[in-house]
Amino acid sequence: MTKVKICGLMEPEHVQAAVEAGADAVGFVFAPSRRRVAIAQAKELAQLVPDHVMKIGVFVDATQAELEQTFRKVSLDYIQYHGGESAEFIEKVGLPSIKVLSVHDSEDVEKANGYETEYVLFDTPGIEFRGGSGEVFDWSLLKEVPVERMILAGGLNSQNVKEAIRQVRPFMVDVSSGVEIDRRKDETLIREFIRTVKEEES
Ligand SMILES: O=C(O)c1ccccc1NCC(=O)[C@H](O)[C@H](O)COP(=O)(O)O
Repeated sequence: MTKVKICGLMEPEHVQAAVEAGADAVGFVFAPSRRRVAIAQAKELAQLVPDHVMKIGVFVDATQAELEQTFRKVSLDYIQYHGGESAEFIEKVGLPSIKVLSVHDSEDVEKANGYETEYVLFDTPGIEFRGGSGEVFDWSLLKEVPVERMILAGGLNSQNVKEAIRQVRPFMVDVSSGVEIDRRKDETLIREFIRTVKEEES
């Protein structure tokens, strides 16, 4: 069964909706973004998340000290590296991690081989910020990527996620804009997205 991550959560009722609907992971954005949360805010949100749901912190070119401090204070399970972080830097930090590759073409996909992170997340290149664009990229570029490590993001929503799973067969799908109305998370859309993914056997 494909796993689901709901990213860019900022409010308790949205975290609760995601958890109750069966999300496998939730994401908190600590990078420049309209969805950015402070450490204290994320810490409160994290307390609503049971142990079996992964808590993922999204960062863009943060320092090792910032990463370590946030990981510890919020009790994160994974660091999501959404900037230009090198494989050497990620290895030096040594925390459980997901490397994000912004996909323009097949060369971006091949970069996954250079990272020994637990997972690789393929996303559409950011527009205003580094992620959360709400735009889809060409999924056919992912045909050769081993499924076990792969998280698919970028413009997913309840209408297109089943087709995305059929084409790409990722380990996990990740959504942010697709469960928002007027740039704010919507509980009904969160529940609908998770239900739609769970319906689709992978
Ligand atoms: O969501 C953001 O605003 C963001 C800003 C800077 C770096 C990463 C960001 N989001 C990370 C995510 O994991 C999103 O879920 C992913 O980019 C997909 O977003 P969307 O296309 O809006 O579903």
